[in-house]
Amino acid sequence: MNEIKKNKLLIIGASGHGKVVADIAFKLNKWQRIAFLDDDESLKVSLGLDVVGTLKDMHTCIDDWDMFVAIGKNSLRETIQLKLEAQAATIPVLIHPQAIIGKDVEISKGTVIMAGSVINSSTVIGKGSIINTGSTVDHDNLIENFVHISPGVHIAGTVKIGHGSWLGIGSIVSNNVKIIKNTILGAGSVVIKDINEPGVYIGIPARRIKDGENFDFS
Ligand SMILES: CC(=O)SCCNC(=O)CCNC(=O)[C@H](O)C(C)(C)COP(=O)(O)OP(=O)(O)OC[C@H]1O[C@@H](n2cnc3c(N)ncnc32)[C@H](O)[C@@H]1OP(=O)(O)O
Repeated sequence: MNEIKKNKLLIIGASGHGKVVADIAFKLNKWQRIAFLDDDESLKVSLGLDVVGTLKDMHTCIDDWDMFVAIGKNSLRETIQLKLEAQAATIPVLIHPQAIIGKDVEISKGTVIMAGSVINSSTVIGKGSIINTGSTVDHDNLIENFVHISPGVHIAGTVKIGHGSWLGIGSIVSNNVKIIKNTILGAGSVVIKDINEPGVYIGIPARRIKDGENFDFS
């Protein structure tokens, strides 16, 4: 986890997800100032915090602010975080004080762990991922980069979730299962065997309803 070096945090994205991220940052009590950037120029304040500019201002802020991308759409979050990394921005990990993190867990920059989540031992979570409210990620998992684990998801032991995947609210993944990159699981679906083809999967057991990997559910 990277060290926090600056006393201001700039959150990119001021809508619903951004507000939850800001709330976590508040609770961590590590920054003297927290503000947003957002491309909605009509938005001046969100959660009582200033929206100080749009994304085109991002590069001018990197020297003075820690930066965190709070955009729910995985591909857009990835694009922006990679731009920030290319400019050597400081990107923290945000872990809600009421999340439970086991021993030997690794979490990379730009990932947020929300309230009530449990990450068990020896799990590795890549960069730019969202482990949303009340989800559980059990032991020895590998959650790759820019994944979104929605609220109330349960992932059993020794599971791999591929880059850019989105697990919908309340979905379940059985132990020892591998899910290929850019997979979307619908709300409440249950995965009991490997998913080797990207696409949209729903139901119990999960079945594919759409092929491919370029879906826009934003
Ligand atoms: C804090 C937060 O808010 S985090 C965000 C949490 N949000 C989520 O988790 C949302 C998850 N999204 C879903 O479940 C969506 O329904 C998706 C992504 C699976 C599918 O979306 P789309 O591709 O637009 O599918 P669409 O709505 O056209 O549905 C296609 C069919 O699948 C069915 N279907 C869609 N989702 C599901 C589901 N989760 N379970 C069962 N059936 C489903 C639809 O009823 C429809 O059936 P029909 O053809 O018989 O009418």
